Amino acid sequence: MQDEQAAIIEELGVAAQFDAKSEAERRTTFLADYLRASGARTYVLGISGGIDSLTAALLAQAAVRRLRDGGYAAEFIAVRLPYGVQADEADAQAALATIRPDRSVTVNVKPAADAMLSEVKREAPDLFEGARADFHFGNVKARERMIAQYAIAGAARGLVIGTDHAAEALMGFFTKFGDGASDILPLAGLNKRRVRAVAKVMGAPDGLIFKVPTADLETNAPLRPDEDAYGVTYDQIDDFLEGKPIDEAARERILTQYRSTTHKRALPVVPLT
Ligand SMILES: Nc1ncnc2c1ncn2[C@@H]1O[C@H](COP(=O)(O)OP(=O)(O)OC[C@H]2O[C@@H]([n+]3cccc(C(=O)O)c3)[C@H](O)[C@@H]2O)[C@@H](O)[C@H]1O
Ligand SMILES: Nc1ncnc2c1ncn2[C@@H]1O[C@H](COP(=O)(O)OP(=O)(O)OP(=O)(O)O)[C@@H](O)[C@H]1O
Ligand SMILES: [Mg+2]
Repeated sequence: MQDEQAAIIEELGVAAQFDAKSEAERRTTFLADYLRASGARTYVLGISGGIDSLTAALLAQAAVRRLRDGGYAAEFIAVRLPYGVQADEADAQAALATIRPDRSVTVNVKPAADAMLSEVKREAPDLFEGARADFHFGNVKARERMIAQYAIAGAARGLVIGTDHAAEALMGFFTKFGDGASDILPLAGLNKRRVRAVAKVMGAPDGLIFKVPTADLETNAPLRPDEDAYGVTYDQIDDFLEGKPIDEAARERILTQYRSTTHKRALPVVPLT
């Protein structure tokens, strides 16, 4: 393995060994312990119909159940955050049926996202013309989801769970201060196939575990696979994170993407002292 690959694996906290059952247990305990230690009472998480949010939600629901059994009042709130009607709503409902959250809240982010875009556009229409406009608006949707989750967490003595994991962190594939904003990351250090393995031992159905991952942010390209945007496959990303050799073009693509998104994995830049 090359030095840079090894350094990235260490930075992103990807373990050499992995056992799904013990990881599920360790991460459930982590969520339970942190909620109690923080004095907060609620975990809040957006449920998209994808595997990352399903896995994090299964861990969170198990953690709050365990806390309640131990006499600590705790609750999990699952938040549906469609932009209008989403193409894979049935998957989101299947995820909710699997999670069986203590409470479920649906907030349509379309009115707020549309209103924000139209106000910004009125002042600076030239910035929102052309092919990239839909892409930039996708980030507005992700940030509206963040606002809704923090509104609920603030009112419910809650903490917002993020679903970032090593595969997405490697590629910087999240909206800064959108889905990248959270209080706690129970999937940190897992690559995508390890997220799926944790989901499996937590009882998720195969149809959701092996669903094609999608950020689903672009209005003009619903359910666009993440792999189309990456130009590499999750298998290649996962192999890279497990220290395995991958083909040279994929490796270059990953490293270029990793280097150009360094700022997304860091605190805001400050003057040198
Ligand atoms: N060098 C630098 N130092 C410090 N800050 C820098 C910077 N370069 C850009 N920035 C800032 O970062 C901003 C760009 O970052 P950001 O706003 O995140 O936008 P960006 O990285 O351009 O787009 C987000 C990407 O993440 C994907 N995504 C988003 C949300 C969810 C998911 C998913 O998988 O579910 C995927 C989305 O499809 C897209 O490819 C710039 O507008 C600028 O403010
Ligand atoms: N439509 C949505 N409703 C609720 N939450 C959402 C929605 N879209 C995105 N999110 C939140 O943003 C997170 C990031 O999305 P992302 O696509 O990376 O994960 P996912 O959909 O759970 O899994 P996958 O990557 O396999 O599609 C989600 O885990 C979820 O918490
Ligand atoms: Mg998704």
